[in-house]
Amino acid sequence: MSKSIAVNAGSSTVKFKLFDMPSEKVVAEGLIERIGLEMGHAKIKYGDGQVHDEETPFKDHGVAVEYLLKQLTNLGIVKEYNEITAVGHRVVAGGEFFKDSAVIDDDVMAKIDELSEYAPLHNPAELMGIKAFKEVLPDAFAIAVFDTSFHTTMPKMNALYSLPYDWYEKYGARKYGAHGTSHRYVAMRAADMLGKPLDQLNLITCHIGAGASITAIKKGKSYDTSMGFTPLAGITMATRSGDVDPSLVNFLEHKLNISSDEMVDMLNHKSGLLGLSGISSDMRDVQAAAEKGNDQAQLALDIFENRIVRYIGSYMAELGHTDAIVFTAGVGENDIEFRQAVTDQLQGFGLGVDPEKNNVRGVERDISTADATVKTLLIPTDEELMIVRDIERLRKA
Ligand SMILES: Nc1ncnc2c1ncn2[C@@H]1O[C@H](COP(=O)(O)OP(=O)(O)O)[C@@H](O)[C@H]1O
Ligand SMILES: CC(=O)OP(=O)(O)O
Ligand SMILES: [Mg+2]
Repeated sequence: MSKSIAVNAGSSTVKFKLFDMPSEKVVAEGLIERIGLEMGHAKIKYGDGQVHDEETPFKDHGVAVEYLLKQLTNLGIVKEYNEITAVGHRVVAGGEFFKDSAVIDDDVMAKIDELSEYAPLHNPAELMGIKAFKEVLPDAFAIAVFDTSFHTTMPKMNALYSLPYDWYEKYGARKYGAHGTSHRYVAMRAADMLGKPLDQLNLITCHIGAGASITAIKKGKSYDTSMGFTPLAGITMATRSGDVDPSLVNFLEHKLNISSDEMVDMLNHKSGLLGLSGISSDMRDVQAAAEKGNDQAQLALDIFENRIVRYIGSYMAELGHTDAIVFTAGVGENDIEFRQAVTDQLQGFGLGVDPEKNNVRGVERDISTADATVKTLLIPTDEELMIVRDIERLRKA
């Protein structure tokens, strides 16, 4: 039996799942979080219920991936690295170039590097991961699975900004979106749950984690999405601002006497729930503060919720008919009150969530009321499963 590993590097995390193939059984999985902060945290589940849990700093994604590789043998998850015959890496930005996952070679790596400008928090980190694995597993079948691929079906009407057209032609200035592997997975599961072919469904998939994006899926294909040229745009996120008037950005650069690079860094790392609440980027901390009567924390939550309601509403208008809304990722999967609050605001659009069915975390379930004309589904995402399935698909190609 061979093993395949899916490596999912986010902006401040590296997640992985090691699969026995072809059974798709997960033999180990883990999360390294708070990369780049003073203290990091690693948690790896393996064997029959064993857990490795360690607090240690991770300077960057390179260090995190090295750590992960070391633990695979240290913990006895694999005896030899070459038990792992295939590696799939999540890469956020594939531009217009990668319409599908790709087998990694030197040209693909060069292209991922070139596309770093399109996802500065992600692509360089993911490239570090690719190189670290290549060093240890030079002969493994390695692929890159791009967040943007799913969104390459977006019509130009939705992908282009109202800017001079030649900026799109010359510089690729357009919306690319992200989280596509997650939107693709939950859409596929939604079709299964609704008992209808995906190409006959209109869905609005809400990936609400630290990074968050909402996608309008028309007849099974990405039609519009809230993230933009980079994953900074769209709804309010843990530390990212989401949509802001660019003139305000310019105005603030002058007021704060900072460069535009510094400003973009502030919009990526110091804004969103963290910036608004002044407390934390973690939804749970902000909620705890709001419950204790902190008005600024409550405002942060109200804005977060409002932006989600606004995007769902506008996507319902764009789609004309919507079969179902899907909630996924950290907040979407685990925050019961939040799902209820968002959908309650959309009752006039045919949504209805049953509080009893909704009283669950991280379980795939239809949580709609009996009379809802638009269904609400809770679907835990599984980007790693999509990655490992792409490995199999490309291996056979
Ligand atoms: N029970 C919960 N209630 C509210 N928010 C939660 C809960 N559990 C996790 N979260 C939120 O989920 C976020 C992480 O989501 P995740 O999808 O793992 O993020 P990412 O992949 O973008 O790093 C955290 O910031 C946290 O605020
Ligand atoms: C694209 C993106 O925001 O990814 P993540 O949520 O993993 O940081
Ligand atoms: Mg993520």
